[in-house]
Amino acid sequence: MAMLGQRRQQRRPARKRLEASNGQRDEKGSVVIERMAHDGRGVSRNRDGKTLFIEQALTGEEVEVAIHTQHGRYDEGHVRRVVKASEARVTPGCEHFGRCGGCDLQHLEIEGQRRHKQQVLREHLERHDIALPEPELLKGEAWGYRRRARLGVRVGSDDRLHFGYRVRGQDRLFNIEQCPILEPRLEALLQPLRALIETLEAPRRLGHVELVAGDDSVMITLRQLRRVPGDMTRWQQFARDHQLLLSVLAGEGNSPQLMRLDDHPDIWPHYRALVDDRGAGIGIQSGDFLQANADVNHQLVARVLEWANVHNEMAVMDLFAGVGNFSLTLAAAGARVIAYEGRESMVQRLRDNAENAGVADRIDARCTDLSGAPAGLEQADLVVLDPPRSGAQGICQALADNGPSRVLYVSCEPATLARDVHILTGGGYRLVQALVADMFPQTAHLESLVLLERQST
Ligand SMILES: C[S@@+](CC[C@H](N)C(=O)[O-])C[C@H]1O[C@@H](n2cnc3c(N)ncnc32)[C@H](O)[C@@H]1O
Repeated sequence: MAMLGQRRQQRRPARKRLEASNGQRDEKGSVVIERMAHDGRGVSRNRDGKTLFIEQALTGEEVEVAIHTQHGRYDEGHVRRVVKASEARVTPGCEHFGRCGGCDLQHLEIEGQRRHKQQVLREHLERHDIALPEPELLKGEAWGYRRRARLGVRVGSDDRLHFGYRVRGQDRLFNIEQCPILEPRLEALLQPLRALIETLEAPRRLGHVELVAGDDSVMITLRQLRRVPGDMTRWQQFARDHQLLLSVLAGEGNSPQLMRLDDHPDIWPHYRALVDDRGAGIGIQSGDFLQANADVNHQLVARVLEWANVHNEMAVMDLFAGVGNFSLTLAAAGARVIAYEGRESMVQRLRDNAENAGVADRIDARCTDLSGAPAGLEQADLVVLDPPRSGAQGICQALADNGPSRVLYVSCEPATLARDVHILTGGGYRLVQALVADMFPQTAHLESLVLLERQST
């Protein structure tokens, strides 16, 4: 399982963190921001023509800059003072913005964020000479949308508790007091969780706390390195007080054991996707993949269904299927789906979800490593794929060689999407529809969906 759980390998260029007392050097004078980079930073140049990437700077603004990292061909810094602000600049909605490592775009008004994401998708594809029809936009609430979070726990040598997100690119936790992009039910738990952890007998035995908000229930999962019976009793009381489902991943190493500790061990969080219009929901358990934004995911599944244009008995392959987010709805619309997923536990959940939705006879769920292409791609009428950030190069090569007439590609990384679409267009496909789903407002993360059709020869 080469790709499972792995993040994209990033090349690390030689760099020099500035060693001055505050780790920064002020750039002389002010600079004007020429454009925004794909990661949301402003791009400008210093007096010598060297490129600057500046956090929290917007196109057209004049800013004074503090440089914190120097590289051979570019420097990185942040805004010391805004001399002339863009009309699109707004006051960030969170006091942690710029420090916790989560959001990148809170200083840009929400419609500007969305235009930026559409532009980023266009630019990635244009680099491969692929012209994009104006990408449609799916959008939901700008705040309070995120239904999953993992908060690290660490106790310093001074006995101080650190409870929060991992700072990007660093092995350090940022203490979180608030997180307004979290679903309100999850954000409301931050302070009580901290208060509880501060009084535990052995907080050093706790690795992280994962929060998941289903439609009707909230579950917390503890990564407990060693069981501490007194602390478990406290957690059980906490779950009762806050009406939470409670799981524990216990034991050291990579294969901890999952246990339920609450009073309702048969209930797991569910969310409604389209299939739920028929009465069932999609069930998830601790560690399963879950699209972060319920509303935008619902719209995305609806658009996948629309673009799939399902006719009865149509053969669909759903690759990287998770717990059935797309498979269930496609099957409920009449398709026969072969769903491939690499994690056995999620494949089992997909089968259970299909059973509950009354479509088990239309879904064949298989546990397969998709580092390579599965057999029989050409026998499908439609292939749906939703790979991790690393994309699906091998599968797209196989589709280009001998794929079905239509491919629907859901992507969380525009660079690998553009690379893979380039492979597909080289094999005779044409990009006919595209959309940006604003799944992660306030951040630069970009989710997109494209439809490709094989050109007839
Ligand atoms: C972006 S998620 C999409 C899940 C699902 N389509 C959804 O919308 O919820 C990617 C999925 O691919 C699975 N995956 C990652 N690498 C894989 C591999 N090499 N082989 C098979 N599945 C893999 C993950 O476990 C995860 O469920």
